[in-house]
Amino acid sequence: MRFTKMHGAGNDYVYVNCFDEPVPKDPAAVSRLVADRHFGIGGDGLILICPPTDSGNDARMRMFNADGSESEMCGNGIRCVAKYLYDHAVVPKTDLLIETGRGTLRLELETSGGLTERVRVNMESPVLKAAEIPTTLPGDPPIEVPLEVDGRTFKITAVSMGNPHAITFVDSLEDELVFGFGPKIENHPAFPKRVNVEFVKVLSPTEMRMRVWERGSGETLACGTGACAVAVAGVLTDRTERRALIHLLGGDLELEWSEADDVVTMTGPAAEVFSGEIAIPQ
Ligand SMILES: N[C@@H](CCC[C@H](N)C(=O)O)C(=O)O
Repeated sequence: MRFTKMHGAGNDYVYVNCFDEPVPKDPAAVSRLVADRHFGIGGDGLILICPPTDSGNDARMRMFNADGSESEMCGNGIRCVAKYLYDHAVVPKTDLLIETGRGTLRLELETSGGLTERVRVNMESPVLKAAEIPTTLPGDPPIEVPLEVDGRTFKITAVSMGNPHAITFVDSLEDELVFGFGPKIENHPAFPKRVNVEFVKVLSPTEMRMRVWERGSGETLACGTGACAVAVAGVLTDRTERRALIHLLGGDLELEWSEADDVVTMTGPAAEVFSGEIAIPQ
């Protein structure tokens, strides 16, 4: 299987161009294999770049976490898919429509010398109804709901960007929080489809720092949908303004939640690292 390794703010996936390559028979197993940082290629999971199902769109993205679970959406991944399509002349356009598990999203590319540098994504409106996130926490949306985990209480704001996120604002972003409580919140019964967990420190009304424990992949250096959910949670909890810069371990993302049309816009980098071939057991 031919592949290309790419990352968005350090959130790294193995990408397969299914315009040319056959779709793997068991993508979940392939994701587990390629994501392994010792016995595989190394990455946070697998992303398939497929032809669109509707000829009016440009491509379709499917994403799999490192544990093989398929997610509806990947914010850093979709920027890399756009870069791949443009830089490799699969779809040589700077305005793209890409199908995802949460519908078709519009992307605008900033290019220089034939290569994509940054991508702006219309991430659509946040989903704020508890049943649709989904979570059993009270409120539509659940805002700062106390959740007790192993004797410690976290105030959780829940938001979906097509995939579920649990955001908690904290004073410092220690390893103990991310590794000690991330997996427990991810698998808490309040989240029937598990959840991505964001620990966030507010630096100013327009700037935050976050670490993320991702559903199915563990700690990653960045999460695009997570950063969108954090920007929304900052506004819902009156901590931040509608435009915010979010610092993640692997880089920065610019977010805006528009009051006019309720749409969240995410702008950030996308990078190609290397390409290769790997034997996939049949
Ligand atoms: N890193 C991604 C999100 C990937 C999927 C997530 N782990 C889930 O299961 O929902 C991003 O950049 O959004």
